[in-house]
Amino acid sequence: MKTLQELLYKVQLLATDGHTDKPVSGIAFDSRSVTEGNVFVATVGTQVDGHQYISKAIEKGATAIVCQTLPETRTEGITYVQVRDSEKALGLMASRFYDNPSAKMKVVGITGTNGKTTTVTLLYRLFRALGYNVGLLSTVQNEINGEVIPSTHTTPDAVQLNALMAEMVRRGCTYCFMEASSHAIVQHRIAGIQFAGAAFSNITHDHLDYHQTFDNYIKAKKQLFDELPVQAFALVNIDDKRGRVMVQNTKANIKTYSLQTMADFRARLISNSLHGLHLEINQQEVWFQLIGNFNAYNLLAVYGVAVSLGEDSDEVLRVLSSLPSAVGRFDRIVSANGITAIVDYAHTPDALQNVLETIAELRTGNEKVITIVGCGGNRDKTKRPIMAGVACQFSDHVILTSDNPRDEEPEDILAQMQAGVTPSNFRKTQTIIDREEAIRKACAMAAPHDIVLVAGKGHETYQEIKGVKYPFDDKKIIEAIFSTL
Ligand SMILES: CC(=O)N[C@H]1[C@@H](OP(=O)(O)OP(=O)(O)OC[C@H]2O[C@@H](n3ccc(=O)[nH]c3=O)[C@H](O)[C@@H]2O)O[C@H](CO)[C@@H](O)[C@@H]1O[C@H](C)C(=O)N[C@@H](C)C(=O)N[C@H](CCC(=O)O)C(=O)O
Ligand SMILES: Nc1ncnc2c1ncn2[C@@H]1O[C@H](COP(=O)(O)OP(=O)(O)OP(=O)(O)O)[C@@H](O)[C@H]1O
Ligand SMILES: N[C@H](CCC[C@H](N)C(=O)O)C(=O)O
Ligand SMILES: [Mg+2]
Repeated sequence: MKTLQELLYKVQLLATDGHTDKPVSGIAFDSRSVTEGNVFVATVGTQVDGHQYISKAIEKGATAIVCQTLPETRTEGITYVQVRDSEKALGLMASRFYDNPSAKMKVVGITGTNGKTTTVTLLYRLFRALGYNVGLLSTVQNEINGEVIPSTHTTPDAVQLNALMAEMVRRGCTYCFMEASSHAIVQHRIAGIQFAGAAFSNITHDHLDYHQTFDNYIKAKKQLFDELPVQAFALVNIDDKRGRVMVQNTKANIKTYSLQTMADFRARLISNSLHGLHLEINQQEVWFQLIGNFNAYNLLAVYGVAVSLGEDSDEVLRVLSSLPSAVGRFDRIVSANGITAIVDYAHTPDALQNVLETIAELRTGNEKVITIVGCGGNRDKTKRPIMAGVACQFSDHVILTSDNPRDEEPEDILAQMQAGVTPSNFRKTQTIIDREEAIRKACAMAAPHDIVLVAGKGHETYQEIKGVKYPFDDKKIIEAIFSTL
């Protein structure tokens, strides 16, 4: 067992009260999961202040407390450590507790508003196909050498993150590809993680409920690059107008990718069809299975990361061209009578527009596009009217429905979405609160060759309503409806 002192290596301490040379059985940041001999790290959260739970943690067996504000009354025998930033301390301590697993593999973090899951999933599959033992940390699932471990967050909390990485190391992984969400960066879930490299996909409107301003959101993503070590690479999409800003203060080796201009990794889009993407890349023409211009960026990011990690470019392209997209990303289901349904995780205005523009480009005749879309509760309210507006602009018919209402009233979310529907689009828009009913209605409206886009939930297998996750899977519902046509 490690001592508290060993865990606190590199943590900026303000004061200590009690022995720090005592062994620690584990790290907990939630009083409800404290067990005997744990150190409890009190963080100031977004809902409650974890400092309120210090005495609860001690009752449950915590023998040491790491906090930002020392409690007025202290319990005898308990060690109290005051730090400047508890979340940062938690990240550093978790890394130490698990013997710095990130330093024993090459860890690559992907950040950006959209494209992270697609990029890390492709990297994971690519490196597995190249013969390596690999770990994946993603929104859809975590995976170690083919074994799936369910994920609760896009980026796990610091303790879970290091525990998973330690397991990857134990199973011989030499690479780990992970999503770095802006929440995780700001909350220092990745403090202490040693990155071999990081990549930036794009930044557009999302999460302004949490970050308040777009500038803060940019700063959050940039922090990943600011903190990279000198030997790491920092790969950025320079077609995104914030690409260069991301790396302006990094010490790492800057690499760029682009579909439009000179860059370290450059591709040219030759064509984009329902059969996939045709790109010119590294002076050769390659066909990929993924659909949509935006996926050309994801493929280029994967190529850039793999080559930056030392892989052979031809070999990378050979394998990459055979890989499918991640589940719930432009996932197509075609009915016996020729209706195409597309399930896609577009849950931001930009993603929705990209997917609808892709569909528009792929239309061959006068097929109608029917879009079903909702917005999650307890999340950025400002994207709601914009997403409804985008859906109307690019569809023949729109059904506004529920996503994960969480603790909000679905009617309120839908009213905010409706505010984005201009009078000229009223006639083609309807609102059906129940998502399954909305999908049924769209499928019933669709004629052969029409396209039904079901946006927002992608791979999700539940619908979260007032704290309960009910089973719900867009794809399964569509398959059931299609089986009756
Ligand atoms: C808004 C947000 O990001 N919240 C995350 C944050 O929780 P928090 O610090 O705000 O928690 P809090 O409820 O205020 O509690 C404060 C502290 O008191 C502790 N506590 C609380 C109650 C109690 O009885 N005892 C106790 O000790 C809590 O454990 C916590 O340490 O830290 C927790 C631990 O890491 C996360 O589980 C939690 O994720 C919540 C559930 C969440 O929904 N997060 C989403 C928004 C998120 O993180 N999403 C990103 C993806 C975004 C993207 O797609 O780009 C992700 O990485 O998944
Ligand atoms: N490079 C891209 N640029 C813009 N939109 C994209 C890009 N890649 C994917 N998308 C769109 O965004 C959706 C989400 O993609 P993906 O899951 O890969 O992103 P993500 O960044 O992991 O999202 P999250 O923040 O929820 O984890 C896709 O279903 C697609 O509609
Ligand atoms: N990672 C994103 C996912 C949004 C998916 C959408 N279905 C929703 O529930 O809002 C978030 O946590 O904001
Ligand atoms: Mg993701």
